[in-house]
Amino acid sequence: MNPVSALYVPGDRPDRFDKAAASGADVVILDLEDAVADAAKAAALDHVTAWLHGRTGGPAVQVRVNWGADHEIRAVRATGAQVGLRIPKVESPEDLGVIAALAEGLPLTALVESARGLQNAGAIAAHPAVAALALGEADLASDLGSTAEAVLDHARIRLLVAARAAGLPAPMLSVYPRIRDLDGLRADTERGRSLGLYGRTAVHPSQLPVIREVFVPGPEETAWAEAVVAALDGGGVATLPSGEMVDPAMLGRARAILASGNR
Ligand SMILES: CC(C)(COP(=O)(O)OP(=O)(O)OC[C@H]1O[C@@H](n2cnc3c(N)ncnc32)[C@H](O)[C@@H]1OP(=O)(O)O)[C@@H](O)C(=O)NCCC(=O)NCCSC(=O)C[C@H](O)C(=O)O
Ligand SMILES: [Mg+2]
Repeated sequence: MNPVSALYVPGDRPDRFDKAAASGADVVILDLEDAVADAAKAAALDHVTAWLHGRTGGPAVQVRVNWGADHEIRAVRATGAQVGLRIPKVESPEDLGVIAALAEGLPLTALVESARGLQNAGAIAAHPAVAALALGEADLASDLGSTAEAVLDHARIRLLVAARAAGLPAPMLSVYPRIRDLDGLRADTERGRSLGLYGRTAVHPSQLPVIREVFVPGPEETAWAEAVVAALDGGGVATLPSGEMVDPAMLGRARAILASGNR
């Protein structure tokens, strides 16, 4: 089942790594990039690799490395830990050549955070080392000079189409930085879900329950999905008691809803 939530934790806050792992997030993202000041980057890498060495069990882990910091990829790889690598500011598939070789099979999540990256999202998604796409909305807003909802929705939709066309899962929503505004988080997450994105990255543990609630299907949706699956048991076309015609084109969505409700 695709993850619903991922929690960023700065790489120079080792006191928070275990808390992040116990937070209920499906994925913990140890950040070496923007959450860590330049002067703390070397120490952060040491903290992250030490934690990865000692780790057994727990949620999936990704490490967000700095752009061009090959030594960080080598150091993470040397731990032998089964982690994903989150690559920021990817702008073209060519950007990923050296990174994929260094990663030696570790799955890459490519962060698209610029107009150029967005233009090339289809080709980035098609790179064989890329397991997922994600949007960096804050960087993208800076690059585009716009925080308009319509512009971000456009980017979300383009990224979704690029990912699905390459056979990748629907991207997770980017972070919602206003950590005290849980109503705003809920509204924005519902909007993103309605567009087709799946799951969200968080910057604070308090955001995780809201994210989870938004992606757990409600009773109406679950009842619809159950009815579709039951009605299409033998294939063909059927009419639900509500009067809706359903056929195998709806089965994929119905099954996905049922699977996500069982988390
Ligand atoms: C945002 C924060 C700096 C807030 O920190 P702070 O004010 O110290 O939090 P609290 O006092 O409310 O903490 C309460 C308890 O929760 C624990 N906590 C807080 N945050 C985390 C966390 N991320 N992981 C694990 N645990 C956390 C505290 O330890 C407290 O615990 P306790 O003492 O036991 O009660 C901080 O939350 C933070 O650093 N968040 C992550 C920031 C980050 O990584 N940002 C980078 C990713 S977003 C990005 O880069 C944008 C993207 O690239 C784009 O372009 O869009
Ligand atoms: Mg960013």
